[in-house]
Amino acid sequence: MNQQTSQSGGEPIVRLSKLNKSFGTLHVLKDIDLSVTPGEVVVIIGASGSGKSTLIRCINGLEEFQQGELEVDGNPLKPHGKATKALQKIRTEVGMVFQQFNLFPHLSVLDNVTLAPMKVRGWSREDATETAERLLERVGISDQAAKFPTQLSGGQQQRVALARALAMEPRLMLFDEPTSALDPEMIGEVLDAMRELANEGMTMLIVTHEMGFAREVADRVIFIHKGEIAEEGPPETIFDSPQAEPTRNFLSRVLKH
Ligand SMILES: Nc1ncnc2c1ncn2[C@@H]1O[C@H](COP(=O)(O)OP(=O)(O)OP(=O)(O)O)[C@@H](O)[C@H]1O
Repeated sequence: MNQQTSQSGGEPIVRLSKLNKSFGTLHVLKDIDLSVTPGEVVVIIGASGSGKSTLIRCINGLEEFQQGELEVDGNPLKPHGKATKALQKIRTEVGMVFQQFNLFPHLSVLDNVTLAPMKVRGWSREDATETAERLLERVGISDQAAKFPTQLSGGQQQRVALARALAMEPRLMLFDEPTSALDPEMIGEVLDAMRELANEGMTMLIVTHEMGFAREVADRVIFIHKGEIAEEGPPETIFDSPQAEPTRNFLSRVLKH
């Protein structure tokens, strides 16, 4: 749970209204309304194929949508919007951590983290390196800075991906199943780094199948069913007394394991 609640609130960083997204004839997101306020940690849960990744990817402008409104930190994205100024701004203000770590294999850990601040923000190598070293220290892998991604474990690579996203000083962090490609013993180290970030007041929107983590860290849990928000609320309500039948069915399936 976010401990810096005094920082929470204010104008939403993310605002979606009646957002609709289809792939051809497949209607994947249906009239999604969602606001995320500064400092809030929102966890999205739902069955495979329910539209969670697509939602996250729309917010980052990686997928275009067909109808509705979407605004990230005051930057409006239009339906079918492609290379707009707002989209460029969103890309620089939103950090994203994917299921696959997506590191640049030919660059060292340090260079993976310094690249975007130098290229996109125009920082000097010295400033970018100083920031990168601090972030690598923070996620517990400063001793790996000179290595290449393939020399690292999955958990270490994902922590580099987190440091790389944070190096751009994002206003919002999006996570799309950041631990599902990891061996079980490495999941904890990535969740620990995310937990710390949440405690520091970062605004986070997280898709995960880690229900224990969701319960502990989320300010709000959203359950998506077949492209619609079926239910949302504080974690204790969603997990202990879900109201909607699809939520109950889903949780009874996943919590059994
Ligand atoms: N690029 C695409 N082209 C066509 N269909 C797609 C594309 N991306 C996703 N889909 C379809 O959209 C639906 C929602 O997919 P999405 O990946 O958003 O679900 P999800 O809830 O994130 O699932 P999972 O938990 O398995 O990752 C699925 O039916 C999927 O097959």
